[in-house]
Amino acid sequence: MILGLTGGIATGKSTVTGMLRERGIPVIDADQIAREVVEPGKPAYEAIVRHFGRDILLEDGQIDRKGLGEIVFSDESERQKLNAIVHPEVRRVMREEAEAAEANGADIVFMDIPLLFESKLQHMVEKIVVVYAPYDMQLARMIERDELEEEQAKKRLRAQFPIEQKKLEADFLIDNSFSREETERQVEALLAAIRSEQRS
Ligand SMILES: CC(C)(COP(=O)(O)OP(=O)(O)OC[C@H]1O[C@@H](n2cnc3c(N)ncnc32)[C@H](O)[C@@H]1O)[C@@H](O)C(=O)NCCC(=O)NCCS
Ligand SMILES: Nc1ncnc2c1ncn2[C@@H]1O[C@H](COP(=O)(O)OP(=O)(O)OP(=O)(O)O)[C@@H](O)[C@H]1O
Repeated sequence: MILGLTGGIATGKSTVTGMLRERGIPVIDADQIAREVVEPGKPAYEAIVRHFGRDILLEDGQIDRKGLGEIVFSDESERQKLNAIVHPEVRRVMREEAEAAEANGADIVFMDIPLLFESKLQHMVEKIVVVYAPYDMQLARMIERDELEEEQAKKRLRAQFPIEQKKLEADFLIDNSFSREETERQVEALLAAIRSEQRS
């Protein structure tokens, strides 16, 4: 079974995928793939430099992610341009990795896709798990982890569907607003529910 794992920025997807991996469940990470496909020499890298110019490169030729983030989280049309370059590559690699995991005998595969709903990728997965934390907690955790100003953090949140809306579209919900131990219990319960569905 292929499950999509999503949520908002800093609601706890990586925290949950860490717990899944500890239990031997393969997780395909869209953010990680989105980093790999824009490495120097890759087609998406060339396309980004053509569109955004060499000003968005660091001295070593890598993309300045902080600088590019400043541009695309302040300007929706620039964000759409970046998405149009990066997302098709991400989808292609995710499919390849899911096939490889299934060929290796995995019966449960998670795809961690932050923008699953925004990019209408529901068709890529059989069930959807939303990792939830309320807006104020999401904002506070993001500001702390990424050392952002409140306004920068809010801009990033405005680039996504509200977490309350995503919550309504979940097949399974993990409420990560309590302790990590409580989240771990929910991960165990989720895996038990998936295995029971697979048996029936
Ligand atoms: C804008 C970029 C350079 C900023 O890089 P940075 O290292 O600061 O952030 P990172 O990639 O770790 O993303 C952090 C989170 O931001 C959010 N986010 C990233 N890109 C987008 C986007 N295009 N729209 C809305 N939210 C986004 C996601 O929740 C993601 O988990 C980078 O996010 C990027 O290349 N984005 C376009 C590709 C993309 O959509 N990636 C996310 C899912 S595939
Ligand atoms: N239950 C929890 N209690 C306290 N802090 C937590 C909890 N879960 C996660 N955090 C912290 O909140 C921050 C966001 O969590 P995490 O990185 O897992 O979110 P994410 O959804 O993967 O973020 P992103 O979308 O940016 O990749 C991290 O600093 C993490 O350590």
